[in-house]
Amino acid sequence: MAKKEMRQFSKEEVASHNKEGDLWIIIDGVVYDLTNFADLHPGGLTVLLDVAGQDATQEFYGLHRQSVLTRLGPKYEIGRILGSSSQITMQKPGDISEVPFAEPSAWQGFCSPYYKESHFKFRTAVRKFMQEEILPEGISNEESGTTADAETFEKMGAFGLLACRMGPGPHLKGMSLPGGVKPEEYDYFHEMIAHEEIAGLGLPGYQDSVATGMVIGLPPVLHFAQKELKQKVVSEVLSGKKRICLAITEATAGSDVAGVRTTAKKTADGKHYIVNGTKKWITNGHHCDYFSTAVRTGDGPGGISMLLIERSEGLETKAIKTSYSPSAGTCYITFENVKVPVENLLGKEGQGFQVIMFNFNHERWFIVAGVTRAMRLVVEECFMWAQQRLVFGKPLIEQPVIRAKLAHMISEVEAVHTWLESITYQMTKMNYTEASKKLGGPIALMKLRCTRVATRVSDEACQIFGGRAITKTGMGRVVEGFQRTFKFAAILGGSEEIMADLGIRQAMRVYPKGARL
Ligand code: HEM
Repeated sequence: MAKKEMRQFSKEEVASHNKEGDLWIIIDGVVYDLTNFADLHPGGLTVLLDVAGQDATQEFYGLHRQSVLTRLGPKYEIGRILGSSSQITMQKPGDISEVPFAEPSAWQGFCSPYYKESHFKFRTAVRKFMQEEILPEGISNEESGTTADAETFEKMGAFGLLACRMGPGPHLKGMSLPGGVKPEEYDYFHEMIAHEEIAGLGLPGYQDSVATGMVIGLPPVLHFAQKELKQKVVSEVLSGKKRICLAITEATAGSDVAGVRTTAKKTADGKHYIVNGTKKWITNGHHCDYFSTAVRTGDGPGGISMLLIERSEGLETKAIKTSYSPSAGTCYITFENVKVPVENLLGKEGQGFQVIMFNFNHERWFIVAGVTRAMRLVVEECFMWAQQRLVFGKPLIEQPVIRAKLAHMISEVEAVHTWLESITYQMTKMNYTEASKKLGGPIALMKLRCTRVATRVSDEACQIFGGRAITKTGMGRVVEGFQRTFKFAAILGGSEEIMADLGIRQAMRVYPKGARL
């Protein structure tokens, strides 16, 4: 199809359309006829009349995100200023940002020992998919509090993204993966990128809905379920047809897993467990079909077991109102005489601790990948805002105090990301046993550092964005979401205090006996 011919206007001609009922403006050389939009404009008519007939590029970008123009611009665009050319880059789905520090350094032209061509292709493909297929629904779901619909899950499943989030392994065999990556070359760096790109949506509740529950809830099935159960559940979940979550925490047992009180008692015929108890703060639980659940089958630490429980009679979920969007489906669960086949035992009875611990390091690493990406997004937003926001007649970034804030944010985020890459590299080289032994402590300390840095990033970003940092829509959308929710990561998957203690206790274990100061 031939490209639509753009009409050309002189600045003088545009200047004559300068009143209510006949209102044109120019943004980056493009002429918009806002006559019919003026009454609908959320910012009101008066502000538009102030710039009617004029170039309003500076004013527009001081008050709106570019996405406003992508969404509404084409409807009101009528032509271009004669001989003009665009000065502003319109972001397209999948684009890599050129804003300094907005991407890992390897994506900004620096050398890296870690990434191959397939990682670059993978990131672009996943980002394009997320921005084109998921983001529009995500923005409205985050606001309305609804979870991602079945079609979105199946789309993610068909794209291979759900399977990619489970890391390298036999579950990828025969699959076609984003960016044409071959299952046999897929590694933890690809997985890290998959988590990063989902966190890059900047929608804390919604991005958890797709599908944090699976990332932490499916591993017990993948590694400990009996063959038939595993085949059925893994294929249902990775294709996006069913949803799963991890149900460990209770109102009285958080980081202290040994405090689990939910009981599972075997029936006299030995064919079922009868489960009674509660779970709290279960991410995605409200919309899930399967629950990988910690239960008590005996006394003491050796009395914990893991069961895969299907939503069925006696199992009820109730949404919990947390600080982020109900889209995430965070819930309270009650089990009242829920009948579970003994075949649904994950691992051995009484060895639930091993099943739970199996994925803890991976969960913490995954949290760091997501939070670090979210922090980069905040850094990018702050840098861009500071460049385009005019204060006292000059861009905000001309204020040394703002540059100092950016310097602290960037230097700390870069440090965490560099550690993340280094640990990810270790994961690509070590087998599971070696990684468990050597990486548990460093991952815990990295998570601690990551969420401490998040505290500072949130603080500085709020000061840079001012009132917009506490406003859910418009320019501050991403910063507002981050400052409202970064604490989740400081608590979930092991609190900062537990992480600090674990990191040092692990180091004490390998402390050389003969070392003296
Ligand atoms: C194609 C042209 C324009 C479109 C499609 C447009 C659209 C919008 C939309 C959707 C909002 C809601 C807030 C958001 O989502 O960011 C908004 C807010 C606003 N707009 Fe516009 N606008 C345009 C041009 C302008 C211009 C030229 C000015 C001023 C000179 C302006 C001033 C404002 C103001 C003051 C607000 C409220 C901002 C706030 O609450 O912080 N708009 N506009």
